[in-house]
Amino acid sequence: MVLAQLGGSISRALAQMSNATVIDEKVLNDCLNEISRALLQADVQFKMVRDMQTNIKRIVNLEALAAGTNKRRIMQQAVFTELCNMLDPGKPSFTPKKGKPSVVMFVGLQGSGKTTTCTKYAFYHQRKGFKPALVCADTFRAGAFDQLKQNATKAKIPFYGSYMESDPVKIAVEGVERFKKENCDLIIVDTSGRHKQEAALFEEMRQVSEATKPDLVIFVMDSSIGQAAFDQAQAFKQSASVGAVIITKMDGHAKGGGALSAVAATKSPVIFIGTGEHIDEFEVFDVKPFVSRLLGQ
Ligand SMILES: Nc1nc2c(ncn2[C@@H]2O[C@H](COP(=O)(O)OP(=O)(O)OP(=O)(O)O)[C@@H](O)[C@H]2O)c(=O)[nH]1
Repeated sequence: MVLAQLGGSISRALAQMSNATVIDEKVLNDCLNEISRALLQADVQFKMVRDMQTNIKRIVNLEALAAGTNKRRIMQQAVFTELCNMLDPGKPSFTPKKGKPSVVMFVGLQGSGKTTTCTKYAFYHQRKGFKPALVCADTFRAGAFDQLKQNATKAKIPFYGSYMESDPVKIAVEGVERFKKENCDLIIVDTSGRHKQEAALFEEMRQVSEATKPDLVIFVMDSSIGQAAFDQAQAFKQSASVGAVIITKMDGHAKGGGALSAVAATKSPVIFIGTGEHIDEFEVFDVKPFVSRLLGQ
């Protein structure tokens, strides 16, 4: 699994510390340095790693601990808490309610897995009893509508798009209006991607968002983008009010630390992860169980 290597390195650093006969400041620092190195290697942003180091030091603060307290446990707990804090922005994202129409807009770079993820998200909610619908407002990539249509048909989810219309705002508005009339309670708008962050993309996103007034904007990010994650996520956050993140391709070889950075950059929680190309390869993301698994606890 992605991040498994990171988890392994952190666990090893903690185990090494436990093997030491006396846990003094040096042993603790060695352990912290080892953990920091592992995080940096996993593409977590430098500043986040430095902040984490400072926080753990404060929590563990050797001098302040009464004699006899289990330093190993305190250290373990501090690492766990800090990793959870990194992944938890402290506020939950908007969650759609059955029977009440919600509009959710997906944004992200080309190839991040946006279109695939829209269908996965729709399918997940359909199985929970929602009545979802998909709108293809991606007029940039030839074949985007066909892809969405194919995915939606397979999952028996209503869809809207056009081969002729080139204005994404017009399609988005028409699609949302139509599905509201049809009493769909989860209207998902797929927007265009671009190869890189560029002004045209952000302007288009802003216009689609202004016209459809989404209840939630989800930023879709490929887990393999590494250190670029923080800046990319921040750029999207600044142009569209991103409220949640979905990390895709967690089944691949990516180091995955970008996920941690994306949360920090958008101050929004990761709500799902994509774990394969199939429609049901999609998992709800829960911080604590994830970090526990990561640390092999
Ligand atoms: N292994 C794996 N592949 C994925 C996952 N999510 C998406 N993909 C694949 O990634 C590729 C790109 O996905 P798309 O959904 O076409 O990407 P997109 O971001 O919509 O691209 P644009 O519409 O051009 O912006 C496809 O081959 C998907 O099957 C995932 O979680 N795991």
